[in-house]
Amino acid sequence: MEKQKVIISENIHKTLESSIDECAHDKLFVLADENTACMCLPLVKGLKCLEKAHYIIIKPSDTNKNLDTLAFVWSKLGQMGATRHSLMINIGGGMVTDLGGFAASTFKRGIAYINIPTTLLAMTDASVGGKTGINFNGLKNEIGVFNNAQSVIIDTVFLKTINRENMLSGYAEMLKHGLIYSSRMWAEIMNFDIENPNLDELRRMVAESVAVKKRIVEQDPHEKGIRKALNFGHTVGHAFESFAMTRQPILHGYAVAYGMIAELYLCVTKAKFPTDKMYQTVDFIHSHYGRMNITCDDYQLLYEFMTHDKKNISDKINFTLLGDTGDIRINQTADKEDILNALDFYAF
Ligand SMILES: O=C(O)C(=O)C[C@@H](O)[C@H](O)[C@H](O)COP(=O)(O)O
Repeated sequence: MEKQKVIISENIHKTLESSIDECAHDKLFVLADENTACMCLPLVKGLKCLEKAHYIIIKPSDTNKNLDTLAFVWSKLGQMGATRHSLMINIGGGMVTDLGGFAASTFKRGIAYINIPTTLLAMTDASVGGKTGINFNGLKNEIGVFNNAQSVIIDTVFLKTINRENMLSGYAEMLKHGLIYSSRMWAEIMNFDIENPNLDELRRMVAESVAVKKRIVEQDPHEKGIRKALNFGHTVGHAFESFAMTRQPILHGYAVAYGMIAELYLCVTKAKFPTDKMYQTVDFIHSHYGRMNITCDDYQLLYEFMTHDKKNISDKINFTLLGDTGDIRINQTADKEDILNALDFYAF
């Protein structure tokens, strides 16, 4: 895959105009969900380059990141005359950039697309790195392809449109980047007041977080090795998220935050991660994200979800663990007993 162009923009109008200009196309499509259509599209309204755009609006939330919504987008593209030379702009959170990226990557075997992430999660994680896809059979991102957006335009002006929960959801992925990158970055993230954020400061931290992700993706775009570091917290996190979808869905970043609690326990017990840093991180997560209650009766289903993790090889459940902040250990396996102990640590 080619290197991805990620632009940290201070003028969304100008950046979008030039990004569209750089990408020759016949027809232009804009994909948004119902929330972004009313909260974010007004911020790009009136742009000359969007005058002739065709809009496709889908239902919001990860529960709609599914085959039905994907089929709806493919149908709309077909009905509105998209060709292989068309361009799609995905404007929204991770659900829109994941599903939109997949729709574009597969329609007529692939049309170009640009991501404009509007949530903190999409800015720091989902929109960057070319992972596209949908949930299937109750499993997270079960179907998808790696295919980079032509460009990703990150403008923190959109953060004014999101609520506390979505801000925290994205911040969990930034905390993950801190944990896998360095003690300094981890400490900065732990000490920043994300509940009353200074937006200039946050903008700088977003750029740093994106740089951490981008560097790793460029080394290993198809997740054969070091990219698995970006999946820290996700073996258990995705199991929590799939589990929650059967009851009361939770935001992706909350699931990752809870997953990091269980996986930090494995880091301590299997990779000698410092216990004090684990407890500091766990306290941070509890104080901002609360808890998702699970009991021992739920462990078997959670374990079954983990058996579907995309990092697994043969029958072993694969984790990315840390020996310390920034000390990444990929392809670590844990047996069922270790995993149940980690769930116990999370639950009590
Ligand atoms: O970009 C990656 O690689 C990641 O693993 C980043 C994750 O934070 C992200 O949630 C990703 O979409 C999860 O991918 P999956 O392959 O575990 O479904």
